Amino acid sequence: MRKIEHIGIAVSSLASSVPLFEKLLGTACYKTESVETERVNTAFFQTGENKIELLESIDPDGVIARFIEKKGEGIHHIAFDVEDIEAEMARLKAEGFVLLNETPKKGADNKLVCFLHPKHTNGVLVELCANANDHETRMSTNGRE
Ligand SMILES: CC[C@@H](C(=O)O)C(=O)SCCNC(=O)CCNC(=O)[C@H](O)C(C)(C)COP(=O)(O)OP(=O)(O)OC[C@H]1O[C@@H](n2cnc3c(N)ncnc32)[C@H](O)[C@@H]1OP(=O)(O)O
Ligand SMILES: [Co+2]
Repeated sequence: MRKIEHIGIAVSSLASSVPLFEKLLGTACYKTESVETERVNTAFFQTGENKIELLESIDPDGVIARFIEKKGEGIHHIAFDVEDIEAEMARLKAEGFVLLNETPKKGADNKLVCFLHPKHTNGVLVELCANANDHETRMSTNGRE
């Protein structure tokens, strides 16, 4: 794992949290994106070499809505940047971690992502993320599909 790529923060409303984080971080939100498959709207901030990802649910039964219902707004996950996501998933699986998706799935900001179950990571939801273009290049170079 190369560095923390982003910290995901569950919020009830991007409309109120984006201006709050702009004030807090002293920088403008550089991107918003909906990820239908995860049932979320996201907003991104660059903080040095890492990012903050705000997550608002678009589904009352989605994972973010359920998280806020149980724990309230706050830090939802830590995402690590990895070079070869499939290799890292295989390594972590062999180490006994539980992958929440067996193949990389589409995330926000042109990433492929995989989550590890928080029950096996001291209660912290961990996301692996890799640049989707780099992954595609590696696949075509290695002849993997
Ligand atoms: C925008 C795309 C992408 C990106 O590009 O960055 C994202 O970040 S998407 C982010 C949203 N998507 C996900 O989080 C997908 C992975 N998460 C899951 O699959 C689920 O949230 C989960 C972790 C498997 C939990 O789901 P589920 O078991 O259905 O939820 P429960 O509400 O029943 O909780 C069970 C258990 O787990 C604890 N929990 C839930 N979420 C978290 C969390 N974020 N961090 C730590 N612990 C969490 C929850 O408190 C329950 O614990 P107990 O009550 O002790 O059983
Ligand atoms: Co994330």
